[in-house]
Amino acid sequence: MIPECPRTTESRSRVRCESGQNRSGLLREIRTAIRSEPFTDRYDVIPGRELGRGKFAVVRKCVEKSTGKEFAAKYMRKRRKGQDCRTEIIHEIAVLELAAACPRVVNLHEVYEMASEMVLVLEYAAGGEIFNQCVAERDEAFKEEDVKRLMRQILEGVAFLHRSNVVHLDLKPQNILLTSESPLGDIKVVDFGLSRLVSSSHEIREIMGTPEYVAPEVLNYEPISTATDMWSIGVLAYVMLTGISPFLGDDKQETFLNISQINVSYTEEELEQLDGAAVHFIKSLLIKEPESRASAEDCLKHQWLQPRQEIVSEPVSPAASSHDEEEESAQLTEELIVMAAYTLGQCRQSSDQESLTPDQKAISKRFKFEEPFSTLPGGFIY
Ligand SMILES: Nc1ncnc2c1ncn2[C@@H]1O[C@H](COP(=O)(O)OP(=O)(O)OP(=O)(O)O)[C@@H](O)[C@H]1O
Repeated sequence: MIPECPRTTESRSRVRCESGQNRSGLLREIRTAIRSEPFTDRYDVIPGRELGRGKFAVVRKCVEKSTGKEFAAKYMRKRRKGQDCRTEIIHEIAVLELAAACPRVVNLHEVYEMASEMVLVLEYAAGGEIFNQCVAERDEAFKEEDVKRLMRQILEGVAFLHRSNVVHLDLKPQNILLTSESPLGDIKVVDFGLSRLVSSSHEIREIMGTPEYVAPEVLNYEPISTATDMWSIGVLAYVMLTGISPFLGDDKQETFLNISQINVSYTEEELEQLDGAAVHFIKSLLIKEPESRASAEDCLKHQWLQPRQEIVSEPVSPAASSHDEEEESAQLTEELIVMAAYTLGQCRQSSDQESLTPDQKAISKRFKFEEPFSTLPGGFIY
């Protein structure tokens, strides 16, 4: 099935966080100066299509007047469903500050505050969401080598966050952006609205994720940890490689049932065309017990993500040649198999996409623009 609309689950779960002063897992202190002059004094907002929107935020492209540089302005409402959510916005700013040294996380440039909104001025990711390539037709879809490079970068970002005890909790193709679409650029992780600080002692309730990407422990109301993000990375890898959302059911209940029963197919044609190590990578993450899942650091060392060894043909002495002949021929065979798998991998979406009716194709693209819905306090239900 094709990935569905990013809506956050109503399931509750628990997050452990660091200290008694921080039972919510929210960071409360920021270093960034909050500017109070009108945003449009210093920026031109580009008219036309928004870059994106959530239930309480609209993202627009803007240009800094003094430098001519492009940015993405995330306008966030402070009151949501009658409640003051400034604390959540401050937390999002604090996480962006904490990750400022990580090139895989979107950079925060400035913050503005108005009567009812705050504006986060973010580095502009011109390539948009990787979601577009995940559901694209064959020619525009990612190739396995692209997925490997992008997945390495996603893991670098997530490993950075996890080293700081921050869990993202909403990793999905809509929150992984690209610096450019063609040529394919680098990734930027965005949207820290659901992120939390985790550690040992206290629990947070009402944390939600997005149904297709949410881990079994979230559905079971069990503690959340960095491993919760790793489940979502497994789903993300599956979607990026195949264009198929592995747990998506006909409705939310069926999706949740598929997740809690780990009802995932590894016999899809699209997967069989890939390097076996890719499937092993996914299997190391889509595991019910969080403690058994690979960590971000483990994943970065996984065989699938290691650079391919090029065979360099150098002149060899006859003695050396006969000595290494057998081993070299085995290497070459392996190399050819990898190349064949890579070439076939490019065709992975053809059958599914071609069998879709125009209506189904429209649906697969439409859901990304669907309005999220929400409930408070504590988290959003999309
Ligand atoms: N820095 C950026 N550059 C370009 N586009 C961006 C940027 N930040 C966000 N967007 C676009 O805006 C969309 C919404 O942004 P974001 O996810 O941060 O908002 P949100 O309201 O918190 O979303 P959600 O309701 O899904 O949690 C993104 O999916 C992306 O398409």
